[in-house]
Amino acid sequence: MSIVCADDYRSRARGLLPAPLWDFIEGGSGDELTVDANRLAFDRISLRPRVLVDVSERSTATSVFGAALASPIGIAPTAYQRMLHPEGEVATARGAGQAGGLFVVSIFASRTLEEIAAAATGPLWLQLYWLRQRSALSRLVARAETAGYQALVLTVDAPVIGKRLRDLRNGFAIDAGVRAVNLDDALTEGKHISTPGTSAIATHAAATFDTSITWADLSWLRSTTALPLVLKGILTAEDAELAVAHGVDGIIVSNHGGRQLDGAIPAMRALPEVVAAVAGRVPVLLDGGVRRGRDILIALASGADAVLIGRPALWALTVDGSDGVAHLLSMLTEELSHTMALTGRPKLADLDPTVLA
Ligand SMILES: Cc1cc2nc3c(=O)[nH]c(=O)nc-3n(C[C@H](O)[C@H](O)[C@H](O)COP(=O)(O)O)c2cc1C
Ligand SMILES: CCCCCCC(=O)C(=O)O
Repeated sequence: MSIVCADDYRSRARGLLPAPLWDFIEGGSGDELTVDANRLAFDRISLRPRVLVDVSERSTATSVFGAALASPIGIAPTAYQRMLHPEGEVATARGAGQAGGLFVVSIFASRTLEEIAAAATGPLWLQLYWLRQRSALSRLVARAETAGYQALVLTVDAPVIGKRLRDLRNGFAIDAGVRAVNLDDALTEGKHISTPGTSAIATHAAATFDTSITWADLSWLRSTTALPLVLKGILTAEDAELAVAHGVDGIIVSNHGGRQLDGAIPAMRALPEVVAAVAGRVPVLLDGGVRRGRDILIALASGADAVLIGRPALWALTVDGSDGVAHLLSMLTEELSHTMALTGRPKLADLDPTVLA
């Protein structure tokens, strides 16, 4: 059967992966209320189409921090992609580049920053968790700058790892042959040991993440780099205000795909208050539950500058490596363009709240 939407990759990928790995990707925290709510928030919004508009010429092209993108769609950071495909993040970078998309590389990537950069033809950003060992962070930042990464993303919604019941029941651990190769062994050991009732990821994060950081610490990260700094995991107007006040260059509205605080507000529902607080001062991106061109149009009409996709990119990578990732991004771009035609909004600039009901 042909693959004609993102969920078709999901069905295929599920059949290819062992159950504990599938659960790691697919699962969320607690009762997975926020995983479901991320999707429902999009499904509850209807569209107000305008008719007899010339939609013969449509454009999805845009840019973020000066980098051209074929469409406002990028790939969210996700750890350990070699668990899903032998080429891991190298395949994702190649696929994203082929489709003209942004790729945010996880600090827990399983290919080196330099290998990924060599394969990329589109913009790369590097995502960081705040490790206790600051010297490891500053070394990564320097390597990212040298390799041509264009922004840093600090994930701020994970001082501790969410209580992910599937991983705990499965005693989830990272495959023995897959490592976070950009970090010293001392920062990665223990993640391969499976113990029923525990998640090696949660245990390891507890040992290595700095849970004491506050807004005041951002200036240290700033002092290590001239790259734009983006915060990932903002869900409130209050924190958006603080982010801008602390000189952050961009915001990703995200609840980590429902993997952190269960019951957190769906990303799409949080977006309008963040957009209002930011008032155009820095770009605002969104991730969480984006599966369709329609979802992307809704997010853009609500004020997002771009969206990121997490799990769908992993499904596509599992099924068909870089070709899958490129096909997925192109398909979502095509769905966005198609929805723009059917709503009578041929340009991204036409997307505003009047299209939403
Ligand atoms: C398997 C997996 C691994 C992830 N790893 C990271 C990570 O290393 N860093 C991070 O900031 N977010 C990570 N995330 C969260 C994603 O960046 C993103 O916020 C989320 O997947 C978006 O929701 P979606 O999957 O519904 O598109 C991960 C998500 C998944 C599913
Ligand atoms: C200590 C390893 C932590 C990896 C966390 C990856 C992630 O963010 C996720 O959601 O899973």
